[in-house]
Amino acid sequence: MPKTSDARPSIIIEDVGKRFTLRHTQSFKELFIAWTRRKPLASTFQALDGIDLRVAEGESVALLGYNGSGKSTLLKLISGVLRPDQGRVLTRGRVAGLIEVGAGFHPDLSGRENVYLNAAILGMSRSEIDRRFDEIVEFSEIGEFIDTEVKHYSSGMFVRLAFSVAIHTELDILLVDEVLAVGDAPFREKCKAKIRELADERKTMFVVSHDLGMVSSLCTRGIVLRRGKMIFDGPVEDAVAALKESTR
Ligand SMILES: Nc1ncnc2c1ncn2[C@@H]1O[C@H](COP(=O)(O)OP(=O)(O)OP(=O)(O)O)[C@@H](O)[C@H]1O
Repeated sequence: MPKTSDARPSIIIEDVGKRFTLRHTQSFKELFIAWTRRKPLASTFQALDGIDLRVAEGESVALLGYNGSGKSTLLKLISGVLRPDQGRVLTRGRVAGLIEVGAGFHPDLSGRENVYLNAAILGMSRSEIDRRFDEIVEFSEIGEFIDTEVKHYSSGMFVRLAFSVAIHTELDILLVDEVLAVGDAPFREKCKAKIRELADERKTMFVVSHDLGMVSSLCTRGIVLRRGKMIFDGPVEDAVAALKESTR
């Protein structure tokens, strides 16, 4: 199983673990009853355990696993949205995450204002955004609605614009989490083509998807998670086979 590569590392994940606290009470009353009966008020859940891997610059990696196996948690650790409880995560260059697409969008601002706001949050300068603005709007197919407040957008329009901003930022590492499941079929095809273009430009990519055909065509390496542990790391076709053989 290839864990290391001779090329410069882009992402290094060393013995990473992530736990979440699960609360068993909601109200103050429940809390009091649980306390008087000496019931545990919370428990911990190990979402990721002992994850060790290196991704070389230009590699495209599919992150596979059944529901709840820890894929999104791992992407959030790489993007910096979450911090590990154990081990460390190192990345080189700009990380752009298509993770919670549109999370930074403000409903009362127009599409145009949101493009500027979000692109700035994603690390682009004013002049970079000016240069790319038309391309972003064209890709999103928002057209004349660009000056309308985004609260009036359909959910598909909203996601198309947010996706377009994210994908047009200057990036070295692209994290993609199931975003290809959104938007209509023609837009999904366009997104896949754009992601493929970035892979051809040798950007480092981490792609989470349950669409095994799509990830196999996009990625060369596959990692399989099962209940927070890495059970396979190798060529993507073998990873797909390993996933199909595994149980939830
Ligand atoms: N903030 C949180 N608090 C508590 N538990 C969490 C939190 N985030 C994730 N989890 C739990 O961690 C586990 C892994 O979740 P994660 O979203 O990483 O899975 P996934 O592999 O991306 O699943 P899916 O295929 O369903 O998207 C799940 O059991 C989930 O309930």
